[in-house]
Amino acid sequence: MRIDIVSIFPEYLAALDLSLVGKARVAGLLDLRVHDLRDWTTDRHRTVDDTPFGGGAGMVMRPDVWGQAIDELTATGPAHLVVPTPSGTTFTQRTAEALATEDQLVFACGRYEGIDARVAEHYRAAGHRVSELSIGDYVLNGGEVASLVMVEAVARLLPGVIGNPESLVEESHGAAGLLEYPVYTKPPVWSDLEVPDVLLSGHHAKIRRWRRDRALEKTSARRPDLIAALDASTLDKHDRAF
Ligand SMILES: NC(=O)c1ccno1
Repeated sequence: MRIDIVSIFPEYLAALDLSLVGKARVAGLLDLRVHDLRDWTTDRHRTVDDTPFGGGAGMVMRPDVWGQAIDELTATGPAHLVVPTPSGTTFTQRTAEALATEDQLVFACGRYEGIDARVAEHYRAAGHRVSELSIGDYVLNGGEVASLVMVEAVARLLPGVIGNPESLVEESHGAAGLLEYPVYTKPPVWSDLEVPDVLLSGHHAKIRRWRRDRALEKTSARRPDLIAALDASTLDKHDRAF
């Protein structure tokens, strides 16, 4: 997979040189390129924004500069354009899974009051998939941090990036549709707190059931919406599996 991230603050994306995503880039599992939007400007001041039509506070990012950048970056084939914005549809694990199947993602990091609406409109009309996505109901100063979040969530799903793909199965928001059960490691007693006995029992069926029950408990308490979204067959599968 190729991922292009365009920003006027490319140094914001330096974190993608680190840890698992950084290792995946070095190993050739992910072709990730960060670009400075100002490289596509043509004036002396490298201008990327202008005042909003209709008035209002702040500045809007120009469509012509974004168009030059996205045209160049998508020249090799169909790319999925992702625009992080608080006004977008919510980015979830399902979104990450869908994006992880794409050949190329282009993240357009807006700043100021955002990117001229015609950019998304133009690339949809040109046949590209365009997703305006929000990582939550709050406002950031730009799309860079949201892009970091989404790129990490997508990259870790790519083959070979996570050492043990088994760990993707039982984590929160995985196929089971639940939040993950509590996890413990050595020492068996810490701060007068003991690890649940069942986890020390070696009884794998009991451990599986205990973990399922804790996952259902946690999900019911914190995210009843996820329980409500589980169809009866999934809940039934949970019961039949233990
Ligand atoms: N909530 C968001 O995803 C976001 C993106 C840019 N600003 O906020």
